[in-house]
Formats: sequence, C-alpha cells, structure tokens
Amino acid sequence: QFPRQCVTPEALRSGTCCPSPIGLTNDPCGASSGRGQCVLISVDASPHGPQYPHDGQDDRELWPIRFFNRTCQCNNNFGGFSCGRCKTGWTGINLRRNVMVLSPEEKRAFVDALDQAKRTVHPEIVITTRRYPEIFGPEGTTMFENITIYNYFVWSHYFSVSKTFLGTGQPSFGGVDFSHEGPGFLTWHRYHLLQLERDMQSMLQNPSFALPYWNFAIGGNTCDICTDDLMGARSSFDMNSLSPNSIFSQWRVVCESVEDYDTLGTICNSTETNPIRRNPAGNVDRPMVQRLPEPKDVEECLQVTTFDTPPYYSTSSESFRNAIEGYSTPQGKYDPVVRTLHNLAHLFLNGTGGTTHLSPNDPIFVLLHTFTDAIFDEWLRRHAPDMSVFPGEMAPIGHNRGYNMVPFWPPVTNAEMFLTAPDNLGYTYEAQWPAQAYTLTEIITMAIVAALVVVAVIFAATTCALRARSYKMDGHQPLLGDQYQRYDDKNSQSVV
Ligand SMILES: O=C(O)c1cc2cc(O)c(O)cc2[nH]1
Ligand SMILES: [Cu+2]
Repeated sequence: QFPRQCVTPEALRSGTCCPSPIGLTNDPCGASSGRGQCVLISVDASPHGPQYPHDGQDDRELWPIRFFNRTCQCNNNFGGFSCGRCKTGWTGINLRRNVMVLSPEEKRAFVDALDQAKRTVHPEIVITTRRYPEIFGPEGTTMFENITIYNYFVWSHYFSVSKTFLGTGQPSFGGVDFSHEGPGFLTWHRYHLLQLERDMQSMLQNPSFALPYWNFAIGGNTCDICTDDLMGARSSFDMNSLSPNSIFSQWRVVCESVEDYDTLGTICNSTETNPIRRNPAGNVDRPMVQRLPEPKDVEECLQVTTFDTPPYYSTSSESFRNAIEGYSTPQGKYDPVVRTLHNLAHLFLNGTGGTTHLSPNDPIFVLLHTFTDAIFDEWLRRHAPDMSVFPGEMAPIGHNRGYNMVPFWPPVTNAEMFLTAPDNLGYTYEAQWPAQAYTLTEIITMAIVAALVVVAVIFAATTCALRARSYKMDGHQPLLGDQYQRYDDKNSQSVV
C-alpha cells in the first residue's frame, strides 16, 4: 500500500509521500530533472450510495487522504510513486495468453515465477497492520510490515473487502466492499492484476512477462487447470487439499484470522498459516455451484449493452458489470439465487478460492481474474463506451468513477482503468470470442436482401431463356466468329 520511504513518523505526520527516484537523493519525484512534482492529492467527494451509513469511521474513506494528502505527479511518460519508472503502457504491449496453450516450459516458468513471488519480499511496498488511530507505535516506530510480492496481492484484496471496525465490543459493519458488488469491480481487479504483473516483471527482470488466463467458461464439473504442471491436482489423500507434487501444496495462506481482525480492530498481517484448500465441484450442499459457466454465458453477457445500472450494486439488472461479476443471469436479469460467470468460477473452487477475504491465496485467482478482465476488455472494444456511462455518484462507497481505488498507491481512479487495454494499458489478450449472434433487425435485413437477390436471379434466368428461345425460333445460324472461336479453343496451342 505505501512505499517504505513514506512510513516514517515524519512522513506520516506531514501527510507527504513524495520519495526520490532510486539513485537520486533529496530530489522528491525527480523534480530537479523534470520527472514530476509533489502535489496535493485531489479526492473525489461525490456522494456514495446508501449501503454505507458510517461516514467518518473508516480509514478507506476518501482514499488515501487519511494517510497522505501529497503524492508525486509525474510528467510526460514517467510513472510510479517517485516518477522513477515508465507510465503504464509505455514499455511495450504484453500478450496475455490462454494458460492451456502454453508449452510445458512456459507452464513451468509461470508456476516458478508465482512461487518466487510468494517468497520474495516486496522491494518497495510495506503494509499497515493497524487502523490509522493506532499507527504510531512506541519510540518513533510505526505499525507497518514487510510482505512478499504475492502476499501483498492477497493483502490488498483482503484490505479492500474487510469490514468497518466500529469500536471494541461492537460488531463490525460488513455491508461495505471497495472492490466487489459495484461498477468498480472490473476496474479494481484490473489494476490489482496490473500491479502484480508489474511487480513480477521487476522481480524477473523481464518487462515482457505477462500473466496468462484461464477460460473458465467450459461447462462441466472438471477443473482443467488443476493439474500438477499448472495450479495443482487434487491430493489423493484429502479431497480438500492439493497434491504434494504441486509446489502450491507448500503455500501457506495469509489473512485467515478474520474473526480476530474484526473483533480486535486489527488488520491482516504477513503471517502465513494453513495450506490452500480446494475441492472443485465438491460443494454437495449447493448443486448450482458444482458446474463451471458455459461458453454461451460469456457471449450473452457481452451483449448486455449497459455498463451498469442503478443502484450500481449486486442487485442491478440489465448491467454488464453485474452479469460478468455473476450476481445476475448472463443476460442481465437479477435473481438473488443465481451465481454465474466470475462468482460461479470462485464458488466452484469450493475452498480458499471461494472465500472473499482469502480468495487470492489460491493462485487460480490470478487466472480466473485475467479471464474476467479479458471479457471486460472485449466488452469495451465492442461497445466503445463513453466515460460518462461509469457512474460518477451514488455507486457504493469506493465505486464512483473518480474514487481512488483502495488501497493502491500512488492514487489511481476507477476511470483510469475504464479504457481499452491494448491502446492504453500496455497489454492485450490472445483470445477468440464466440461469434456475435445477429440481432432481429440484422436477420430481417439479411432476409430481405437474400429475397431480392433470388428474385433478380430468377428474373435474369427467365429473360435469358426466353431470348434464347426466340433466337432459335427465328432460325439464326451461328456466326462466323463463333466457329473460329470453337476451332481456337480446341487447338489453343496453334493460336499465335
Ligand atoms: O458468493 C459469491 O457470489 C462469491 C464468493 C466469492 C469469493 C470471492 O473471492 C470473490 O472474489 C467473489 C465471490 N463471490
Ligand atoms: Cu474474484
């Protein structure tokens, strides 16, 4: 969430997080070489929806103003929290591919890269383990911790979905979610993945490293990526565990002690606890989530023309966002018992990957969300929406267009991720989409054109036949030229 340089008591008290780029000292935002400058953060204070009634009680409100009110604003194509790197999309276009078509070597390299990210301490970012009022520790310390690159990916998801603490002895408020059940669902998860991808590129020193995706819309009750060369097969000893032949069986989850966080008012830290649990298609109490989404579900949701609809929530109908998120039918009809597409893929996993505060601990999360993002990008390409279709107010807290997504740093708004990826964000998907079905108007137009063509052909044929008949009946002989023509055809080699 914040750069290590910014969590000193002095930086926190000044509200300023404007570090110098690596290699430079005392040069906030690289200002002396024109890279950027330290500016006041503008936060969008447009009203949010009625779902959250506790204004003033949560550190995530008006993100990131409770912690910092100054950040680096980078010039030209400089980017990053100190203007020390390139702006997103300015290092070339990376190709995100279907994980199933990778070669055995590519699969192994991807699995190894994830495992390296699970073990490598994030070089720049540290996490808060306390709410703001308890952030200053004894003797000039502050309550921040190192965390690994992959665990930071898990932590940031947890932080965005965690409940609002309302005081000791009081139940925490759970009707808040800065990354789901609202229009920001797609933009938030897009940035979440971009951040992991960039962190892994730096770790691997490979700027072309791209996250693959899992086409989860294959129907049936088999998890095709649950094999030991990819995300791990099922253990033969325990239905709910991963095979010991998979590296992921050695992973331990973070953010598991939610009851503690919610009752004590603490926050998830970097402590790892139990192994990943997964039992694909194994939820016998809920038969609806024992099957993966169907290919036609993807095509149907892509045809929902409106990005989101009031109340911009998990109860929205005719909303592309709610359809792909999976709280409505793929065609967009809200039904409280329905779970489709993205939600269904999570629930199908039946374990760590299906529990909101823990789900990214299962590496399948990465592949499930790149596919969700690929569908989002295809929708943006097909419908070319105006920015105004993303609600600017009255969406649930965190989900308005101009809101800075929690807990990312430097501040980034939902609007910044509501753009086609290949042209704006430096990546693209290698994917084929089911052919677009025709609309009724298109079918009628095609039928009329076809009928006109048939009529024209019949007319032409009849006219020819009638002419030929009258020609014969008039007793005409073939012309001289016709005879020569036939002679030449038979003896074409003799023609000069
Ligand atoms: O119940 C749901 O629809 C559901 C569960 C779940 C878990 C998760 O990690 C998500 O990101 C979404 C989600 N939806
Ligand atoms: Cu998800």
